[in-house]
Amino acid sequence: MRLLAVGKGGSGPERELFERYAKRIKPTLSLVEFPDGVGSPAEIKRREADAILAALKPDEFVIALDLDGATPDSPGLARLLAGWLERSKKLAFVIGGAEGLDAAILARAGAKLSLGKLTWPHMLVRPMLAEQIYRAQMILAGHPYHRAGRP
Ligand SMILES: C[S@@+](CC[C@H](N)C(=O)[O-])C[C@H]1O[C@@H](n2cnc3c(N)ncnc32)[C@H](O)[C@@H]1O
Repeated sequence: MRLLAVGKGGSGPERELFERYAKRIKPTLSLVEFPDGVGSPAEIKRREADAILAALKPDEFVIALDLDGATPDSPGLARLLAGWLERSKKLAFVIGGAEGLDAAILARAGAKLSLGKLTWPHMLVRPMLAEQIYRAQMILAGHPYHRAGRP
């Protein structure tokens, strides 16, 4: 499983948190970073998209993180994950930069996933996504990491 993400993360707390969850995911969620694009907002998105599309493998099933995507709850994401893995063992999640994802990425994606209606900084989306993938795997495994009980 790969995460293709715009932005160079350095070694800050977001990276530390991302790695904490990424290494729990089986197989590990590996990170590929792309530099922020330059130019007008449209040029930025197109340049970032060109780099990401060139790095995607033809047999990868692409899940674009996008505000307009599906908004499952965590058990719903677990079901989606199982379905995506039936399509391809190679999943590639994509997170855009400050301008969001270009239409070319959304067209390449087999699925669009939203983490809710709020816009999050792209560096925070990385650990949030990694934790939810890990949680989804725990749900599919029947592990008590996810406590479904509510009042
Ligand atoms: C700062 S946001 C970009 C905002 C941009 N104006 C847009 O509308 O897409 C950077 C990236 O983080 C991800 N992101 C931010 N909030 C998200 C959310 N609620 N759900 C899914 N992805 C999100 C997306 O991949 C987005 O391209």
